[in-house]
Amino acid sequence: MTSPVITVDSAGIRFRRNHKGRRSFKDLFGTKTRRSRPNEFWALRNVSFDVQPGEAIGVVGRNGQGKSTLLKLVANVLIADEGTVKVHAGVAPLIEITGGFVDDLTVKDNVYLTAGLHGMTREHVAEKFDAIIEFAEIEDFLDTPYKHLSSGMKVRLAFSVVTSLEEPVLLVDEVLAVGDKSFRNKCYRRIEEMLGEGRTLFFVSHNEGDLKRFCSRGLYLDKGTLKLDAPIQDVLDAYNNDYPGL
Ligand SMILES: Nc1ncnc2c1ncn2[C@@H]1O[C@H](COP(=O)(O)OP(=O)(O)OP(=O)(O)O)[C@@H](O)[C@H]1O
Repeated sequence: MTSPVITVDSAGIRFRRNHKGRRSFKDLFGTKTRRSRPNEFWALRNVSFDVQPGEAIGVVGRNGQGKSTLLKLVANVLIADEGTVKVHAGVAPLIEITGGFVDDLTVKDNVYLTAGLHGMTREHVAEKFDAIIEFAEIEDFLDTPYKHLSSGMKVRLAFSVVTSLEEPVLLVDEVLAVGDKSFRNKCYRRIEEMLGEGRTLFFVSHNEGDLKRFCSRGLYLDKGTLKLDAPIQDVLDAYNNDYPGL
């Protein structure tokens, strides 16, 4: 067996429910164990799993159960408060679509910026640039500030850029729900190509068909815990059994 590309060990992360909630002096100066934490809750806790290179993993669960939070831990956008998340390869994250791009920069500058942040040289981006824009079908908007794109165009651009990064791990959070049908089909084909190249996929979706199409393994998150780590069909059966009609 090869060594895992991702190792998550007893990971936990907590958030504050209410940003306005104030901490008392006792909260601020008490010892770590005594300190009370008003409004805090564990969005994920005691989550452990390994991922082998080339696995395609579907993350399943109701709204607000920690799916996006898990992807953000893998993307290193969030840091675990407890336990460890080790990722031994570069990650191309397609999460929080509108968050990754800079509103006031043009489409062209955003492509260079995002690809550059993932280690691509200007020459390399220049080589791929036309293909990125063509896939996104936004040839007429190269000099348009990102903020003036329609929401569908933003998703097309993000999908095209992120899937052009040469990172071994791809994280896809829900985005395919937004695109129109013909674009979705293009995205499906590209994801299949990437899986064919041996990349590792983390895929959050509420669409059973999409999950079964791409993923062999599922992680079922419920109330911030990993309720089941099993073949995707078993995970979907357990989820449907717990929440029939969802
Ligand atoms: N930055 C944050 N600050 C405070 N709470 C947060 C933050 N990010 C997420 N949460 C909370 O953590 C919990 C898990 O959220 P998360 O986005 O991971 O859920 P999800 O399973 O992806 O849901 P959905 O299916 O609706 O996308 C929710 O209660 C959410 O409100």
